[in-house]
Amino acid sequence: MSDLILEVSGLKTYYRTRLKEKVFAVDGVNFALEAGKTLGIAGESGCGKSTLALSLMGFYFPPLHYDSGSISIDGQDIMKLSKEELRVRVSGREIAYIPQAAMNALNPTLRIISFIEDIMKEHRPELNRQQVRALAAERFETLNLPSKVLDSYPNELSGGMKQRTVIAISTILNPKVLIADEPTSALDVTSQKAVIRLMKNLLERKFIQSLVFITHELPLLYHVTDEIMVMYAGEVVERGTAEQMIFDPLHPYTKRLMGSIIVPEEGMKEQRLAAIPGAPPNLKQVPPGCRFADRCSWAVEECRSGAVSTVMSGEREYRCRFDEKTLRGWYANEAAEQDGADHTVST
Ligand SMILES: Nc1ncnc2c1ncn2[C@@H]1O[C@H](COP(=O)(O)OP(=O)(O)OP(=O)(O)O)[C@@H](O)[C@H]1O
Repeated sequence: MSDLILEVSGLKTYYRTRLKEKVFAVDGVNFALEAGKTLGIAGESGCGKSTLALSLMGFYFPPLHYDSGSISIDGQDIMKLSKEELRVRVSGREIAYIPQAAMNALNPTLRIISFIEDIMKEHRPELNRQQVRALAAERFETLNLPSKVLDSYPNELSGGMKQRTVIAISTILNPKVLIADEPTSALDVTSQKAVIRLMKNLLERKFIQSLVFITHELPLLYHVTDEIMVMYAGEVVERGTAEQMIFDPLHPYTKRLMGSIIVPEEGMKEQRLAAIPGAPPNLKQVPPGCRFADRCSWAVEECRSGAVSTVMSGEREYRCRFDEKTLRGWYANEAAEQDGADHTVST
């Protein structure tokens, strides 16, 4: 039996603009995630990460629309379910989603326990208030959150505590998949670490079975995730283990993205700060061929016009017309040229 928890195949979703144009922010995305694993999603702003996260819930509210593809959780394609079935059986139970800045969206007039009571009223109506409270207190203590937080109002909590509380509330039904969109942004380093510890704890205790983690902090992805998937202009351009993606990227966009890591982490080769020149294409008019071609140092004419397909290489995949040997050769030449330039400057 396969232990794939989440399988996404050919997923396409779009925003409909006021001029009735379709903006495909998720354009044919495929990936799978095994039980016990964490997938990190990286890419510049506007590449479609948040739209993918939202799309995975199966709920679509204008201007976001579903076009095609499947999203299977533990073998069940949730796109075949009705909205009601999604709401009752899937949302929160099978898959939970923590949007960006969720901690600031908590109703400030309600105590934390009220949010949990609301969830339980819908999903565990057989529990009375005392039982809900006992269950919530036990869960909070297990996750190293003081149970007195349950009686607090959101604004009485620090940013880090509020974020951990949001995560604890969102996972109270033990969803198989947790999708966290930038859960550590706007937090100080200590609070970031506490959030990461909490998410690892949820996995270890099997309160969740897999985690999809979106962040701009690439070094964090290395420490937290098993796999990394890089998106560019609505497409997945590369997916591999965290180790491969950071230390041996294949796609030129991944190469540039990883080259922009500012803070060298322990055990990581020092990276130079290099912003990627140019900007991603307008999703209303995506170019034919490779979408990264206009910003790629190695692009040739065919990259701009010819179809590009995804190449599988063992467990990893990348979307480029060139083979691994060619790509690695280019990167080695570039590194040698940079070393030469550094040497010239310093002598
Ligand atoms: N309501 C909307 N109508 C039209 N286009 C939209 C809408 N919301 C987002 N988009 C477009 O969809 C694309 C993907 O946006 P998305 O927010 O998913 O990217 P992202 O990678 O998550 O960015 P960030 O890291 O800034 O959150 C962008 O080009 C954006 O302009």
